[in-house]
Parts: sequence; C-alpha cells; structure tokens
Amino acid sequence: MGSQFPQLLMVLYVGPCIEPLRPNKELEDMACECPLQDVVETLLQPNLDISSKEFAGKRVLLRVDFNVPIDEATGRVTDASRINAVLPTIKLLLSKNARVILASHFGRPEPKKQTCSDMQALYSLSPVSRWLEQELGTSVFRGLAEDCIGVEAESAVAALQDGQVLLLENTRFHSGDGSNCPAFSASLAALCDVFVNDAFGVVHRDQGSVTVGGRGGWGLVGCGAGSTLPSCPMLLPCVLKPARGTIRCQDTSATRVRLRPPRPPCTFAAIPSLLLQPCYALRPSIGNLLPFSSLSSSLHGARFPTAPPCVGLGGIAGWFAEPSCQSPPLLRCPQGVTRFVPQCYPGPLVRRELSQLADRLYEPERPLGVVLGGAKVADKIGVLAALIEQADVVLVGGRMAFTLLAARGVAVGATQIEENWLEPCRRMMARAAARGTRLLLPSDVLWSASLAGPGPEGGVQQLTPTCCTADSPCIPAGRYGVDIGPDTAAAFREALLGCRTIFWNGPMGKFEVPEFGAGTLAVARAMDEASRRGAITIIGGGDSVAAVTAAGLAGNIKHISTGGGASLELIEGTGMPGLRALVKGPCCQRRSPRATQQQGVDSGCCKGCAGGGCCS
Ligand SMILES: Nc1ncnc2c1ncn2[C@@H]1O[C@H](COP(=O)(O)OP(=O)(O)O)[C@@H](O)[C@H]1O
Ligand SMILES: O=C(OP(=O)(O)O)[C@H](O)COP(=O)(O)O
Repeated sequence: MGSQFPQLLMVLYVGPCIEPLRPNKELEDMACECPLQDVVETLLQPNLDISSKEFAGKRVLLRVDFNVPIDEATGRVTDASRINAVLPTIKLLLSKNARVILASHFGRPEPKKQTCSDMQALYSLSPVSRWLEQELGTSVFRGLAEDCIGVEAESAVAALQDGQVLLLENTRFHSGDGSNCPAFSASLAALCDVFVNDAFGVVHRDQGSVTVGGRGGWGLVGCGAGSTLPSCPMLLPCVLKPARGTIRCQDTSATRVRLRPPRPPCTFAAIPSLLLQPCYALRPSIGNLLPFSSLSSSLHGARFPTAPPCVGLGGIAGWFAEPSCQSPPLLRCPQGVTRFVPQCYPGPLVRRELSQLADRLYEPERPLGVVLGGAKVADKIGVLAALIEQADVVLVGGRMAFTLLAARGVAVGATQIEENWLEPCRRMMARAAARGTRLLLPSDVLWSASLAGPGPEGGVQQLTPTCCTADSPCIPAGRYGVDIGPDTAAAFREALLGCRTIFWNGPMGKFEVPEFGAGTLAVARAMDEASRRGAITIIGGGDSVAAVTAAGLAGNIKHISTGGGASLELIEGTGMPGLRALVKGPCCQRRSPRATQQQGVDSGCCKGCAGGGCCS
C-alpha cells in the first residue's frame, strides 16, 4: 500500500486543487452547523409536507427503518411497530400514484467479513417482504429486489408501475452504506426522482442510504494544533476517511483518529471530481461523542497554514505516517441526495417524531428522568455525558450498566464492557455527583453462566463493596450479568414515579430470555404507572418498544418512538446527519452552505460487498 501513496499524492497535485485556504471562521460558517433545534424547525415547515406534493409517475425512494425483531426459529417478524408506523406513508405515496421504492437496513451485516450467502441467510429483508405482501397485496407490492443497487435493483425499478411498491434488499449488504461512500449513494439515488426519508430510527447515522450521501461522508482535513491543513480540503471519504470505530473521544483533547489508506479504485478517476466539491466543517459522526462546540473550538485552536495552497506532500504523507492525531478537525463534503436527487423530503413519520419528541424533550416538564439500557453500549454510552447535564435522574441498566459498574470497581465476570470508557465513566459519575444529577446504577444484578438461558449456575447478586474483589467477585469469572435485580427494579420504580417526564431507551436485561426479562418488565410497569399518574412518558428503540408491546403495556405511554439512538441524539441536541441532509436551503441565521454542484463520482469506488461480490 505504501508504494501507492506517492502516485496518489502526485494526482492530488496535478488535479484541480484550486481553492485557496479559507480562514477557520469561514469554514465554520460554511458548515451551517445549526443548532439541531433549527434543523428540526426547518424540517417541520409546511412546505416540506409530502401530503401536499404531487408524485404521480415519479420514482420515490422512501428510506424506512425495517430493522425489526425477527423470530430466528420461524423467520417471522415478531414486532411490526416500525413497519406499521411507516405504512401510512407508503399508502399516502401510493394514493398519489407514485412508484414507491423502499430502502432499509436490517441488522448489522459485515460485508467485508461475511460472505454474501451468510449475510443473505442472517440479514435478508425477506421476512419484512412477506409482511408487506400481506399488508399491501401482490398487485401493489412487487416483492423484494435482490439487491439495493445495480442491475437487479434497476430492472426491478424499471418494471414498477405507478401505484406500486418495491422493497430493495438490505442496504447494509454494501459496505458503501456504512462508510457513506458517494458511489453507493449515487447508485441508490439513480433509482429515483424523489427521496423521502421516513426512517426516524436511523437519522442519527451518517450512512449512504440515510443521507443518501446528502452532506454525508467525512473527509479528514487536519490533525489538530500544529498540523497542516490542505487548502484543497476535498479529500473525500474514499481517499481519506477515519476508519469506523477508531475514533475515541474520551475527552475532547484525547480524540484519536486512525487513518485508513486510500482504496485503490478511488485514486485516479475519483479524485478530480472529489477535489471540486465544496466542503463544510461539521460535527464528526463519531458515535455522537463529541459535541460540535468542542469540535468548533478545536477548529479554532488548530493551526491552519495559509500557503502553499495545497500544503506539502509532507502534510498529507504525515497523516499516513502518523497513526493517530490529536483533536482532528473534520470536514464533510456534500455528496448525495441533495446533489444527486433534486427533491428531498422528511417523511410524515420523521416529522411526527420530531414534533412529538422536540415538544416534550427540549423544554421538558421536570424532573426529567432518563432510563438507559440495551446492548449498543459503544453507541450510546457517549450520550450519557449529555444526559447527565440535561436530566435530573438517570437510571442505567442493561449491558450498558456493566461498564459503569466496572468503572466503580465491580467485578463483572465475562460481561462485555467498553474498556475505553472506564475512565470517562468515572468522570461522568463524578460530574453527576457534582451537578446533583441522580445517577442510579444497579445495586443488584442477575447473573448467568450463559446468555442463552438460565442454567444450574446463576442467581441474583447484591453488589456490595465487599464482594467486588478478585477473591469474592460480584459476578463470578466467566459469568454474565443478564438483568437488573429486584432491589434495583424497585429503586428504579421509586425514582421514576418522582419524574414528570421520562424517556426510556434500552431493555434492562437480555429480556428475550423470559427468565432474564423481569427487570425490563418492572421498568415497563413503572412507565405505565407513571403515565397513569400523569407523567409524560416516551419509549424509543426497536427492542424497548417490542418489550413494552409484548408486555401489553404500551397503551398508556404518551409517545412510542421508532428510534432509540435517534431519540437520544435528539435529546443530546447535536448530530443527526440524516436530518441535516434533508435541509436544502439555509437552516439557520448563519450563512447557508454553498449551492452544491452536480458532479460525477467514480462509480467504481467503494463497490459493495467485498465478501463475495454478489452485491457489487
Ligand atoms: N445484560 C445484557 N446482556 C446481554 N444483552 C443485553 C443485556 N441487556 C440488554 N441486552 C440486549 O439489548 C438489546 C437491545 O439493545 P438496544 O438495541 O440498545 O436497544 P433498543 O433496540 O431498544 O434501542 C436486546 O436484544 C437485549 O437482549
Ligand atoms: O434499531 C435501530 O436503532 P435503536 O436500537 O437505537 O432503536 C435503528 O434501526 C438503527 O440501527 P443501527 O443502530 O444498527 O444503526
């Protein structure tokens, strides 16, 4: 790989690398990094309501979130809340004689590691397809296209008639979705005339099918104070992109980025057009860990050279040589739907979610309580810092809790924790104490020898300081924490009943196993009880909603949201690239982004599933 760098760098120099360096302030202004509330307000304007638009004969790409629970044994959808939530949108578009193309992710396939057949077996949208067939009938629903881009998708779309629906296969079968590759977005966008995003559950993801490249994709432009910035900061994701998951924001001064070398197909054909793209400084999509204010101060703090216009080879080469950098300012360039699809709208579900959640969470009736659980620890733990600042009571259960418990010195056995977060968790707990936020962790937990179900070994464990030693661990070595215990459930209930607004995301344990579901059920009951006492209760997240629905306790909840991580990010008040990508004009009082240019992108870049080529 090393031998390719000089060639690549030569191309960078001879390409149209023409833009003079912009001062930091201007970079920041160009970002139009509006307060999220302004973005939300913009998307709620009546002129973006699709019910007042005409779509007859138009191919409408409707991004939906069909990431629904499936029974592994029967392959059937076990909770259709997310499908049902978007059915009215599908029917609305059909009533307008649109040709509706549904795009969704499902689960987290790994196209670079798994073969296509493995991905198909585990993550095909065929169970959802069967569900839609029943709901819509075969004359309207034209089935599942084998792939979401490429020949299969194109021919299926070409066969679509007005007033018919097609479901595209899982967008995440292509690595270009997760990496927000412009070529992937362009291919998806080529299928349609109009893009409607009604996938609230995924608007916090900076992914190709969400922003459909709107303003998606990150280009790395510098490595913080003392490093160099090219004045052609249009080195786009295919060329330079922080590898997913390698950015750690334990605090703003310890941000680390590891660079991924350019992918060969991106080099020659892609770079000239990439270099022409205007860039916007935006908050990085790094698991929502770094508030934009921090980024912006890191932008201010960084030393950007003013000349020569394209920095030196050394500046760029240094990035490759240096595996990590401090506080990298990141630039993000517009790429997709706003470029590739002229008409983009938020769907009715997204608008409804925004108005319901924003109303209730931006200026909540206090005390505000947040219950956080679930298994997407790496994704959601970063939000905790923001929740500690905003909520009065924060309750943490689920697998999430064990990283905090471990940070307190509790021996958690084999329970999966986030090692990188131990120190930040200690600081968060200290901050909660200093601020007066009531942060409750489990005081007892259920442990088991297996995550699959209870065996002869297991039981409820009180988490006393005396048991948290190597000799007397709280959770024995090799055992898993699988639920909160009854004392914790009672303490959580008591805390919740004192709140006027409650938001809950993430089950308290591995609730799919009935024996590990008591904690989740107890919180569901407490939510129900609080609702009946007049509290404003909101539950978000696929599994949390499934748990509450299965328990028959959804009826009194004030708002059931289709998004867990998305709702959390909304509360956090930052990020949401999927929403920002839908804002075409100025979204705040600050300077709006420059008009984007229609440009081609090397279609060979970032081709789909590296696993076996079936979906490239
Ligand atoms: N202690 C635990 N160990 C293993 N899995 C857990 C534990 N607690 C919760 N989970 C799992 O978390 C998953 C839901 O997590 P997440 O996706 O974050 O929630 P949501 O879908 O509600 O946003 C469930 O499948 C549940 O089994
Ligand atoms: O299930 C989802 O989010 P959630 O678990 O936060 O509700 C969405 O479909 C997003 O999925 P992802 O977290 O794999 O990007």
